[in-house]
Amino acid sequence: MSMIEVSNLTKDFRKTIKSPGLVGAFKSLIKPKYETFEAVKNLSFEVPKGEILGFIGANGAGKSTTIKMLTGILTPTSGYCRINDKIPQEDRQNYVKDIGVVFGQRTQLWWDLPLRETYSVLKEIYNVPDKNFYKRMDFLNEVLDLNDFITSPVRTLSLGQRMRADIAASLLHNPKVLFLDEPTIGLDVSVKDKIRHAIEQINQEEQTTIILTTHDLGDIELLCNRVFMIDHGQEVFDGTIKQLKNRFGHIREIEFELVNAEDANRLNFSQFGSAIEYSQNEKNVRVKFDSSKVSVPDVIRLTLSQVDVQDISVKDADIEDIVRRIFRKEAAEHD
Ligand SMILES: Nc1ncnc2c1ncn2[C@@H]1O[C@H](COP(=O)(O)OP(=O)(O)OP(=O)(O)O)[C@@H](O)[C@H]1O
Repeated sequence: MSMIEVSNLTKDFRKTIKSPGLVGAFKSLIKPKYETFEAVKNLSFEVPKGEILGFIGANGAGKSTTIKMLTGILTPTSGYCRINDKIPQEDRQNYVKDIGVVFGQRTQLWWDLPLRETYSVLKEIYNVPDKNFYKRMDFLNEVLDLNDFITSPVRTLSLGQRMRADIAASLLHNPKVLFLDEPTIGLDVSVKDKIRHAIEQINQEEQTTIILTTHDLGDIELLCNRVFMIDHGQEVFDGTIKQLKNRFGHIREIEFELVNAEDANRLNFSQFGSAIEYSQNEKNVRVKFDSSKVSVPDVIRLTLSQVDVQDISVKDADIEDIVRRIFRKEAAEHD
């Protein structure tokens, strides 16, 4: 059985259309006209227990609206979601015990309270028995390294500490499903790593099912085997990162190590037009191109005919490139 089942989930927002002028304003007051905006259209997917699903899409694609329906904050216009066998909107009081929610940009912690006190309050709210609570705190302390700042008021924590504290808060009651919205936003690389590792550990040790919304494709690449991508409220991709790369990833990258750095001036790829671009860093020249338009051997051949090369390595495109291209293409199509 799936932990999360989403079926034809749809959310329309109704917006009032205002006619111009004073007469128009009166008309809209007496007989308002509405326009329907479909923020989420017919989404269907399932998430098995223990999976980390990367939920991605450009700004305004409908991610937050979907998450709000999954967490029970918004009611779908049609379709439904069922999580741990509950319909969030129907059984909210019981349902909140099953889920944890972290919004990267907002905190659910009490600003002036020492972190430890906040956790005690949450313990009462969620009715966590003493024994479970202390065991849980030990586990979260170990994974998220809270000890250094557990007695500090939340307002004094750094962003990375606050994020770790927030993740711990969302997991105190041992929820089956965790919604993480931009958990690494604004953090530096080493803190990101720490948080990603903690998420991975929690998922592995507790089989917590996780829906991860992020613009940081490093999060996706490290944590998610499966990606679900939406655009304009609709599904555009559901599959593994490998499949995403196969389907959209014609971008290839070749790195040439030149014998002499100054030789790079002789490079000229103009015969391939806009399908190719390159950058140089001392002796290393990195050539990126669309392999559906230009072949790898052609790029190598042309380069070798122009400069002396010491070493060559061919790389696949990383997911960041691919998704950026998909978004760029779609943005262009919608313009
Ligand atoms: N309460 C609302 N009333 C009307 N329109 C709304 C409402 N909430 C969201 N929308 C619209 O629905 C669309 C989807 O918004 P949503 O916030 O779900 O996108 P998102 O994918 O989460 O974007 P982001 O990555 O920027 O957070 C947007 O065009 C937004 O303007």
